[in-house]
Formats: sequence, C-alpha cells, structure tokens
Amino acid sequence: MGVRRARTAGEGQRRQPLDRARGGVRVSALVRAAPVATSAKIGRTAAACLKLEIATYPKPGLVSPVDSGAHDDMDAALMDRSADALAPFLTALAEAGAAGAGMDRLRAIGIAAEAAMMAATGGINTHRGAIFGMGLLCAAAGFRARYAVPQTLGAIVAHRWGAEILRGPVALHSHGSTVARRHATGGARAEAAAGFPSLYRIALPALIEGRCLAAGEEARRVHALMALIVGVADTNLLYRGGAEGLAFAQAEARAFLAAGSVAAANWRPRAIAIHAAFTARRLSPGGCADLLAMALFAEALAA
Ligand SMILES: CC(C)(COP(=O)(O)OP(=O)(O)OC[C@H]1O[C@@H](n2cnc3c(N)ncnc32)[C@H](O[C@H]2O[C@H](COP(=O)(O)OP(=O)(O)OP(=O)(O)O)[C@@H](O)[C@H]2O)[C@@H]1O)[C@@H](O)C(=O)NCCC(=O)NCCS
Ligand SMILES: Nc1ncnc2[nH]cnc12
Repeated sequence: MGVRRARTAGEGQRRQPLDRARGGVRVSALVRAAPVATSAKIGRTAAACLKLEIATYPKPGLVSPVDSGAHDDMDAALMDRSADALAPFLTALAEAGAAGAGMDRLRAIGIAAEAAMMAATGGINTHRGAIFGMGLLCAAAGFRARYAVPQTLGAIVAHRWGAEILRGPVALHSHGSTVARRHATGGARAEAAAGFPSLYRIALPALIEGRCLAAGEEARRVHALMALIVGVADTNLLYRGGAEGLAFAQAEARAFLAAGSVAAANWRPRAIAIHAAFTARRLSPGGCADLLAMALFAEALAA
C-alpha cells in the first residue's frame, strides 16, 4: 500500500514533529485534538465549506447569492449545484487518501470530478481550482483519520504528494499555465506542493483574528478573504487583469484591512464598494475564494 502504519496519536504527541509547511513551527498542538472523521463526513464537510464560501457577501468581484460580481456565466445557484455534484468525489478522495493512494489515483478522481462539475454546470468552470486544492485536503484528511499522523493536512499533502504534484502534467493552454509563463507565478500547483502556506500563514490566522475583530461568522470570512487577496498571487486576477489588476486588487484589500477591516463601523459599505470596483474591472479572485473554503474546512477538521 506504500504507507507505514503510523505511530499512535499519543506517540505522535511526544515526538512533536516539525512541520515544513509552517516554516519549521511546531504544529502538532494544532492537530492533537483533530477528530477522526469518516470519509463520508470529510466529503460532506468539504462540500459544505464550498457552499459557505459561496454564501458569503460581500466578496470582491466574486459570485454570491446577492449578485454574480465579475461573472456573466454563473450565479450562486449554479455554484451550489457544482458543490453538490462534487461531494461524492470529495468523499472518494478521502477514501483514496485513507487507502494510501498515490498521486496518479488522486489525479484520476480529480479529473472525473472536473467532468462531473462540467456536466452539472453546462460546461462552466466553477470549481476547478477547488477540486484540486480541496480534493488534496480531503485525501490528506482521509489519510490522517486512518493513520493518526499528528500533522496538519497541508503538511500531509506536501510530504505525500508534493513532489508528484510538481512533476505532474501541465496543461499547455490553461489560464493558470499561461499566467505562470507570463508572470513567473506557481499558482495552484505550487501552493499545494508547498503544503498550502497561504492557508496556514494567512487564512487560518485571519479567521481567528476576524473572530476578535467582529461579532459574526460572515464578517470573519470577509476579513480572511481580504487578507488572502493581499497575500496571494491569484492566477485569476493575473489572467483577467495582468500585473496591474493584481496590484489594484491587493491595494484595495490592503486599504480595507488598514482601515480597521471588519472592526470598522462602516466595514460593510466599504467592502461593497470594493466589490463594485473589482466588478467594474472584471477582476475575480477565484483562487482566494477556494483558499477561504479550504481554510474553513481545515478549521472544521482542527487544521
Ligand atoms: C492543477 C490544476 C488546478 C490546473 O491548474 P492550472 O494552473 O493549469 O490552471 P487553471 O486551469 O487556470 O486553474 C487554476 C485554478 O486554481 C485556482 N487558483 C488560482 N490562483 C491560485 C493560487 N495562487 N493558489 C491556489 N489556487 C489558485 C483558481 O480556481 C478558481 O477559479 C476558477 C473560476 O475562475 P474564473 O474567473 O471563472 O475563471 P475561468 O472560467 O477559468 O475563466 P474566465 O471566466 O476568466 O474566462 C475556478 O476553477 C475556481 O476553483 C484557478 O482557476 C488542476 O486543474 C489539475 O491539474 N487538475 C487535474 C486533476 C488533479 O490533479 N487533481 C488532483 C487531485 S484532486
Ligand atoms: N464565489 C466565487 N465566485 C467566482 N469564482 C469562484 N471560484 C470559487 N468560488 C468562487
């Protein structure tokens, strides 16, 4: 099967392993209390987190139940259908992770999930990046539930599949690969191979900080999304707006945070104005939206 039977959780706690995805910070405390989740529960939780991201408003340029932002080919109902269609594949990825699958097997399930997404949406790319990132986290969650390894999901992805992710096939003409050539960014692949640093260093801390800044779950999700926009080279922003579009998006999100973020009395109208500014420029940080959903998932599974 290619995996060694893991130490017991107790043994893992004594070892306190270093986690490269967090730059050498000891993180076993984060996962010590991780509940053992079944594959079905992992898949359901992942799909619910995709839907929680969709339901969040205001989000700069992105689709929500209020409007379609910078998108003329999708709305929240379509995205919800996409998330529902993905749930069984996310469960299958968790099962594959628990069975010790290699990257080839995960890739095959991911490609089948992309086909199911296209069938559910009439050919619209709603969640390709999310299938990839959330799919890998589900596989890691399945592996962790089965082998009780005291590591974050991101560290498991990096250690088990990171090298293969970087060696894997690269589509010549995807938006991501076009942008990677033009702007020398690693995009979704580099993020995953490194164990999702944006998720652990930006999104999860921002979700915690957001809870202190404001009462309300939606507000802390908006705070985390703004923090992600500042820190991530989102290939969707680069594809639609070039380096200038990315710089504009990051400056807007940075100004929102500097003005007190969701602790400011007028945070909601400010965030709506930023959403309108992105929409007017056709800018949409789809990669950051995926990372927000993934952070909610990691948080639900105790990182
Ligand atoms: C590895 C793949 C993800 C392919 O990646 P590639 O780099 O070749 O490019 P894209 O096909 O362009 O997809 C990358 C998507 O990843 C998200 N993303 C962007 N930046 C980042 C980042 N820095 N870190 C993490 N993730 C990032 C983003 O996905 C979201 O946005 C999409 C919707 O945006 P939209 O504006 O509508 O874009 P389009 O419809 O494409 O274009 P226009 O509307 O502008 O015309 C949506 O997908 C969101 O999820 C990027 O789009 C992967 O596809 C792959 O290899 N798959 C094979 C299966 C596999 O290996 N699976 C592994 C196990 S599950
Ligand atoms: N809410 C959203 N709007 C547009 N693209 C997305 N990609 C992932 N979530 C998205």
